[in-house]
Amino acid sequence: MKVYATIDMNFEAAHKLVAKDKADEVNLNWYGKCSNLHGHNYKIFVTVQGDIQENGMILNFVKIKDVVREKIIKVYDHVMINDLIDEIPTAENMCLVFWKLLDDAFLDLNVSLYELKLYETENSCVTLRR
Ligand SMILES: Nc1nc2c(c(=O)[nH]1)N=C([C@H](O)[C@H](O)COP(=O)(O)OP(=O)(O)OP(=O)(O)O)CN2
Ligand SMILES: [Zn+2]
Repeated sequence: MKVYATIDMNFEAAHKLVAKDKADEVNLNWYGKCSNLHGHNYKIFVTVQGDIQENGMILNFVKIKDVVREKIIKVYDHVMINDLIDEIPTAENMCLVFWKLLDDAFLDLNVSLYELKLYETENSCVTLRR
């Protein structure tokens, strides 16, 4: 049987959906109002998979949150996301960037990053899964 542990955390950030190499009309056509500067209260769900240790946990929730705080929240809270990532800052692309940041960190703690869910609004999210 496989065991998973999940935490969720929040951060607030601004972005605009624009492809840098495209004309304004293209961006407006692709992204509509989202090509204008706006912000989100992002919610990130992080799930790791691992074996249950002698202490009864695969990894203490506290440690999972420490990793997410260090790698994601400290970097992406209250920023303009377009300034930090080269890709168009959709939830899909942000998830890919976050996955790379978290994957190695969890391997060092002997668990495997299994799933990343990023909610951009209350009812819209993107999921990456190993
Ligand atoms: N697949 C994706 N679609 C959209 C993304 C995305 O990252 N991936 N992002 C956006 C925008 O960032 C936008 O801010 C969110 O759009 P929307 O769901 O329309 O949010 P609203 O709160 O404005 O929703 P309403 O239902 O219109 O109130 C768009 N799409
Ligand atoms: Zn947006």
